Amino acid sequence: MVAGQARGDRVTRDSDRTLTDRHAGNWRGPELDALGWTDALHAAAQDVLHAATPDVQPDLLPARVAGVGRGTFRLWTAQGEEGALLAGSMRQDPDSQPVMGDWVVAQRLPDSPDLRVTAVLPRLTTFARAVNGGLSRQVITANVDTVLIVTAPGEDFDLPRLGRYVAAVHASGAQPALLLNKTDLTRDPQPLLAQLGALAPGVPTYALNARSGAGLSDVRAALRPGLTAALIGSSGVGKSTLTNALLGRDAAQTGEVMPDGLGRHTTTARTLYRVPGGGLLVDNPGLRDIAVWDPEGVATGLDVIEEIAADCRYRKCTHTGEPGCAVLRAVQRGQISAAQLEAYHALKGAAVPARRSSRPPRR
Ligand SMILES: Nc1nc2c(ncn2[C@@H]2O[C@H](COP(=O)(O)OP(=O)(O)OP(=O)(O)O)[C@@H](O)[C@H]2O)c(=O)[nH]1
Ligand SMILES: [Zn+2]
Repeated sequence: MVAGQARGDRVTRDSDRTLTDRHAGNWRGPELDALGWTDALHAAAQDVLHAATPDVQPDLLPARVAGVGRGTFRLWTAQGEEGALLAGSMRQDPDSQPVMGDWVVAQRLPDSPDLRVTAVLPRLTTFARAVNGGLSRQVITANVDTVLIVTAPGEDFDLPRLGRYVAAVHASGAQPALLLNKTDLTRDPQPLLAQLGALAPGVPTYALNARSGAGLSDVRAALRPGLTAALIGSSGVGKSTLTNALLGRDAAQTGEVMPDGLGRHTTTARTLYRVPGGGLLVDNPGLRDIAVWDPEGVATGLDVIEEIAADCRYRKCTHTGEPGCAVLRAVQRGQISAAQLEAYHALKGAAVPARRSSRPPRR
């Protein structure tokens, strides 16, 4: 997965031409776009569709995983929310099973109230955690576009830790944003905001009082229609308060109870929400707790950069502009992304030298 990869353009009618009119309607439209459907997903879904036998094709539809239980799923389709189980072919391989945020192809069966998930579409971004004592990774959320890293004045304001969050988010392929909450607890939030801005140039920063709602409209504007956001940060920084403010309700109390009559999935908690005014918000406990994140994804990216760096002209190359830098050349060639390099610099503790001053140091 290429870090920082842009999502595909919104679905266009042109890309539907190979579908027969009979069921093309299932595969495009504003409702799917609002759930995060893209051209890239659409193309991948077409491959699945065309690999299916013609009698099955009309019963297939794209859906997004909005809740995961034990072998049960809650899916969002263009028609609304439905329960689902895995198709038999998918049950054997635990590694190929859908996670929160995944886009899947599902089949509607005439004799069942539940859809059957038949394929998971390629993930644009992934967040994983280490399991088995760090021996393997478990993907917990897919297709998050933006991660709001929440902090607050005081003890929680720890720049090196926040820098690691930024690096981890970049490594996942998502875009980070830094959010200073509880601005009411400091007389002047500006110096803190300036520090956040300097920590990660190019990463947007927001000032917020989630309790009063001051600054909320700026955060809201960052959640664009069709884009999926997630909140991370320490316990107590105000993630729940912000979530409730964004959703305009108490999500924890109203979001997770499935109405009766939808099969056996009453215990499948939904943790993907549509934000009024546009955008989606993932809120699952595993994702919230950055401490469980697997740093391996970042480490893997670092290894690649370190390998490439062996070809730099200077042995002590910092990969920030030296002539003959193999790493910067690799970025130019698209071998690694600028975001990966940024994550590398952040993890190495080197401030990313975005704009080096040519002025001599003052004394
Ligand atoms: N003064 C002040 N308090 C806030 C603000 N936002 C949230 N709080 C309070 O901070 C406390 C913790 O907020 P939560 O929203 O539960 O924090 P959280 O990040 O969801 O915590 P976990 O659920 O443990 O991860 C609550 O008492 C909130 O009312 C704010 O902007 N200013
Ligand atoms: Zn170099």
